[in-house]
Amino acid sequence: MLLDINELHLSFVGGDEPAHILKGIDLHVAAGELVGLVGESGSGKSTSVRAALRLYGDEAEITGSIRVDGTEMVGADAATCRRLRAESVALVQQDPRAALNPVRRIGDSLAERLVRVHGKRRRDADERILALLTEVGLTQPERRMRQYPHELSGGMLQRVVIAAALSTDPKLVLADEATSALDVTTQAEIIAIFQRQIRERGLGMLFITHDLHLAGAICDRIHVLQQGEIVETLGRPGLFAEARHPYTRSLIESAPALERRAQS
Ligand SMILES: Nc1ncnc2c1ncn2[C@@H]1O[C@H](COP(=O)(O)OP(=O)(O)OP(=O)(O)O)[C@@H](O)[C@H]1O
Repeated sequence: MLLDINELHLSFVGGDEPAHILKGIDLHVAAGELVGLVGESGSGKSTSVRAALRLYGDEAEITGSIRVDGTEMVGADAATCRRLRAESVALVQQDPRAALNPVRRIGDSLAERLVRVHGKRRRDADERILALLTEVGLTQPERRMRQYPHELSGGMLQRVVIAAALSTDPKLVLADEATSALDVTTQAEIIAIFQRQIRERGLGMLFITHDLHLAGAICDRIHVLQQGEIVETLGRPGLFAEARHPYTRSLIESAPALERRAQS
């Protein structure tokens, strides 16, 4: 199992009163699986992902178990968490500009991690990045490597970030609203890239989104998160037909009218 979360509780303890945000989450992603985590804004989706990678310090109290590629993260030392983040997992978030250094050329930013963390020679790192920029559908990849982030559109930059995420051959990708800011065509292309990696390399993916219908179209299984609790898990076949929880039903019915008309 690539991601194995059991009975995860998380409270933020920085304020006057502790804020109990995650209330006993169970979540599993195996190799070759595309698993959705769906909920409204504030339900705790990003907190779950950040907790899984142990990106919180003293501000959060965590209990339960989070195993990433077989290694327990709760209680692990900083070096173990860093190693797992570098070797096994990639996180792709919504805003690609936040993930890239604005004053460095794209090629330099992407090569740096391969050279520094993964010990690749610069020439090999450049070759790998060039191949990946082509694979994620960027035209003129050599030129892109020489450009700065502000010279590319949001959709192009998200492709760059995905190339960066795949460059280290992660086993698990945590995609946190990774396609939410993109137009529908770019979103479909990027999802197709993820699906190919899942099929061909056995990548496991947790796909976090507020869009239940998008998750329903692509995921093998969907966990529905409401106020820090997984209230329902939907699996194929019959995905939405099996939804029983009122919160899930309200998410299904809250699809824009146009979208529902197109489906009927
Ligand atoms: N560092 C923090 N300290 C205190 N509370 C926090 C912290 N980070 C998040 N929260 C709270 O945790 C709750 C869940 O937030 P989270 O960002 O995980 O939601 P989300 O489902 O990802 O929503 P969105 O899609 O809007 O990002 C919110 O009430 C938020 O205010």
